[in-house]
Parts: sequence; C-alpha cells; structure tokens
Amino acid sequence: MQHSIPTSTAPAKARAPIAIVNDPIVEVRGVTKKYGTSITALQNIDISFERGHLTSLLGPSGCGKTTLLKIVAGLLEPTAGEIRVNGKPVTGPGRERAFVFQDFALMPWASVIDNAAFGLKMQGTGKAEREERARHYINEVGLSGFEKKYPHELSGGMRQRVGLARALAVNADILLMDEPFSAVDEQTRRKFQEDLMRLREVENKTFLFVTHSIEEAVYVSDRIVMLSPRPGRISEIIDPAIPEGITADELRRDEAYLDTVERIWTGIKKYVE
Ligand SMILES: Nc1ncnc2c1ncn2[C@@H]1O[C@H](COP(=O)(O)OP(=O)(O)OP(=O)(O)O)[C@@H](O)[C@H]1O
Repeated sequence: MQHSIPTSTAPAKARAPIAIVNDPIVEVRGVTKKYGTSITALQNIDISFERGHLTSLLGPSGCGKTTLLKIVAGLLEPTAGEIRVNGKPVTGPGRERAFVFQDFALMPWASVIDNAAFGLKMQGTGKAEREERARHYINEVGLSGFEKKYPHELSGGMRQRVGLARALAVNADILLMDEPFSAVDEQTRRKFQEDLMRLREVENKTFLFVTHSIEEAVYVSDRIVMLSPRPGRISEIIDPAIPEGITADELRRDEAYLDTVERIWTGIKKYVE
C-alpha cells in the first residue's frame, strides 16, 4: 500500500482545508452545484486529486459526494467553477475517466465478456481486440471461466467485478467509483477491497471513490476528503498513513487506524440524528 503522507490537517472553520498535491490529475476549481433554486449540493469546492492515488469522498448522506463524482465524470455540469483533467477543462465524459456505478450497470442480456467489452465497443475497438482486452481484465478481476455467463448467473460480488473489468478494459487513467461495495456482503467486500488495492498498484490507476463506510475509507485510501452537508463543502482532509503490509486483522487493532476512524466519526456524528 502506498500511504506515504502522514496524517494531517485540523478542521478549519473559516476556510476549507487545502491538500498538498504533487502531481494533480484532477483539479476541481471553485465548483458550485445547485439543483433548481433551492438546493445547493456543493458550494465552492476546491480540491486536487493526486495521480496514482486512491482518494475517498466521505460524509453524511446528502453532502454531495455523488454530485461531485458525476461532475468529475462529466455526467453533470457544475453551476459554477470548472474541472480540469490532466490540465484540460472537462466539458463532458472522456476516455481517460471511467465511471463504475453503484449497481454496476450491466446489460442483463449480454454475457460477461460482452459486458466487459462494452466500453471498448462504444469506442469503436474491433471485435478481436476488444475480446482480447476484455478477457485480460476478466482474468485480472478473478472471473476467468465465466466469460460466457450472464449477469443473472453471477453473485453480486461477481457482477461488481464485471463492472470493474469493463472500467479497466477501456484503459481509463481515472476510475470513478460510486459506492462500489454497497451491494455485496461483508466477506466479498473485504476481498474486493484487497483486490482493489492490488489493482491500483499493478495498473497504476487513479481512483476516486465514494463510500459511506469510515472503516473502508481508512483502510483503502491514500487520502480521505470529508464533506459536510447543506451546502456541501470540504470539511477535512485526512491522510490515513496505515502501515504498509499490515494484515486486515492487525489493522483492526492498529492504534493509528482506530484513532483515524474515531476522528472521522466525531466529525460526522453531529450530522446524524
Ligand atoms: N437530480 C437531483 N435533483 C434535485 N436534488 C438533487 C438531485 N440529485 C441530488 N440532489 C440533492 O443534492 C444533495 C446532494 O446529493 P448527493 O446525491 O450528491 O449526495 P450524497 O452525499 O452522494 O448522498 P448519499 O450519501 O445519500 O448518496 C442532496 O440534498 C440531494 O437530495
């Protein structure tokens, strides 16, 4: 794991916290998003995301996590401000960004390989090449042998892996994941978290990841961006600095881990009735 930056920053009252980023791949500049006239989902968000890192967006329900992810994906337009990816303004979805939906958005009538190859097909990649790439990533996410199966023949965890294979196959640099683990059981979730961290190392991707789970965020993230609601703003930035090579069991007893989980919970609980 690559938790290189020490735990940092204190909650700022007057100004939003600023994260130090050496090599930004995504820059969010002064982004405000209003829905209609009465809902300000995000207000003046400034944040950069480090290339090759896994950053989690965490915060109470309704603080704008999904809205921010969709704006970065180019699926939603900000009311004010802009997003830059590799220094270029975002005007819509792009090849360098892949969105992994909460429900994995698989096509029920298509086999695993066709689902995994779907993004490539949309990009106009020829059949032979897209099947080869899809097979490679099906193998990478541990689904070899299931190429000809259909989504209804798979468990929730397996469907999720197909969604991830599809996102990896288009070779996007940035994977935007909206609560990718919410629909699977705890055991599958843990296995998948480990796989995700391995993939990040092997594939050298940048992950932006929305989660509701504090423990998950602290476990998998290089950096956690905490949002507060009404209107959504950045309230705190935390770099968990979990020791490298630690097992899941050791982690749950690790003092730094427990302190970070507690600190985040203290920040969130005032919003939870
Ligand atoms: N299409 C929409 N129209 C109107 N309001 C919306 C729309 N989408 C989101 N909102 C509102 O904007 C705010 C932020 O929503 P968003 O889904 O981004 O939050 P979230 O932090 O991802 O929430 P959750 O954790 O519950 O998924 C909420 O108050 C939500 O009700």
